[in-house]
Amino acid sequence: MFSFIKDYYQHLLAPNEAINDSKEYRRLILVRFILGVTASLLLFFSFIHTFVLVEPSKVVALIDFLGALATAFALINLKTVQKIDQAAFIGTTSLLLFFISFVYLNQNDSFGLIWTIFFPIIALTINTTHRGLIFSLLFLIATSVISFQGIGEWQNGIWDLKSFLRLNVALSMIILIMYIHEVAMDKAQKYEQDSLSVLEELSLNDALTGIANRRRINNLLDNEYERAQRYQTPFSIVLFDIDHFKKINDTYGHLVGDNTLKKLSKLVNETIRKTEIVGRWGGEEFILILPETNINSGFLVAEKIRKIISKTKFKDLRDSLTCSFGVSEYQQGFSLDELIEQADQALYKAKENGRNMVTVYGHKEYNVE
Ligand SMILES: Nc1nc2c(ncn2[C@@H]2O[C@H](COP(=O)(O)OP(=O)(O)OP(=O)(O)O)[C@@H](O)[C@H]2O)c(=O)[nH]1
Repeated sequence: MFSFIKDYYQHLLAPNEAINDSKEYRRLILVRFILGVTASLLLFFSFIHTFVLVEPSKVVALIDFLGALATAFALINLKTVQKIDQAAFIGTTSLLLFFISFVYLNQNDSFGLIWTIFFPIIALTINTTHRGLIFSLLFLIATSVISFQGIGEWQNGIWDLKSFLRLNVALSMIILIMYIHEVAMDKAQKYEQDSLSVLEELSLNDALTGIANRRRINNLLDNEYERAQRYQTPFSIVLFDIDHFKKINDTYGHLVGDNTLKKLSKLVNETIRKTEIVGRWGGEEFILILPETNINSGFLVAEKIRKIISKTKFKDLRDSLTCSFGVSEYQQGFSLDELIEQADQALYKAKENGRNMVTVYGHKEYNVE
C-alpha cells in the first residue's frame, strides 16, 4: 500500500519533455493531481447518485459521469500528447460544467456551496493566468445569476440577499487573491529569469571588454573542433596580442590601458563576420575563431584586422596601436591543444620578427610584414 502511494507520488512529480520552466513544472504536477482527483471523485459521485442515495438524481449522475470521462480523457491525453495546456483546458471545462450544475442542483443544501471556492483556485493554478481568470469569471457570473434567482426560494436554510452577497463577494475575493497570486508568480519568475540571464552573461563574457571570455571560447572551440572532426570542414584560429602593451600602461596608466582593451575589442568585434567570434584569451591577448575557414582565408582575416587596428586612431594614445598575430588551421589527427599551441608559436614568431605582423604556422610564404 505504502509503495503504491510512493510510486504514485513519484509519478506525480516526474518531469516530462513538455516542461521548459519552473512554472510549467508546477502546472504539470498540479494538472496531474487535480485531473486524477477530479476523475476519481466524479466517478465516485456518479456511482453514489445512481445506486446509493435514497433519491437518486439521474441527471446529476450523468453529469458526474460525463465529467469523469472528460477528465480521464484529459489525463490520458496529457500522458500521451504531453500538452499541459490542452489537458488543463479540458479538465477545467469539465469542472466548470460540473460546478455550475452543482450550484444549480444543490442550491442552498447543507452548506454545500462551500465547494464552489475550489473552482477559482483550481482554474487559476492549472491554467495560464489569463485563461484561469476567464474561467473563474465565467463561473462567478453563472453562480451569481443562479444564486440571485434563488433569493427567497432556496429556503433549505435561509437564502436571502445577505447569503447571496456573502457567497458571491467571497467568490470574487478568492478570484482576486488567486489572480494576484498568479500574477505575482509570473512576475517573480520573469525576475528570476532576468537575473539568471545576467548571471549567464557574466559567466560567459569578459567583464572588462564584454567579448567572450576564456570559458565561452573553450566551449566554442570544443564545438568547432567536434564539427571539423565529424564533417571534415576546415577551421582556423588566430591568437593576437597588443604590441608593447606594458608601455601603454606605464605611460598613460592602467585606466587608459583598460580603455584601450575595450576599444580594441569593440573594433575587432565590429570588423569580423557574425559567424566569427573574438574572445579575450587573457591579459592583452585575444583569440579569433574562424569556422569554415582554411589557413589562406585565416591569414587574410588576420591581415585585414591588423591593418584596421594599425590605422585606427585611439584618442587616448599618442602613437598608433599595433598587434601581432599567429594563425593556425585545424588538421586531422591534431588535438585542440596542439592547434592552440601552433597559433601561439606563430604569434611568438610574429613578435620575434618585429611585431605588427601576421605569422601563419607552418607556412613560411605568409610570414609577410
Ligand atoms: N590595463 C590593463 N593591463 C593589463 C590587463 N591585463 C594585462 N595587462 C598588462 O599587459 C601587460 C603585458 O605585458 P607583456 O606581457 O610584457 O607584453 P607587452 O608589453 O605587450 O609586450 P609584447 O607582447 O612583447 O609586445 C602587463 O603590463 C599587464 O599588466 C588589463 O586587464 N588591463
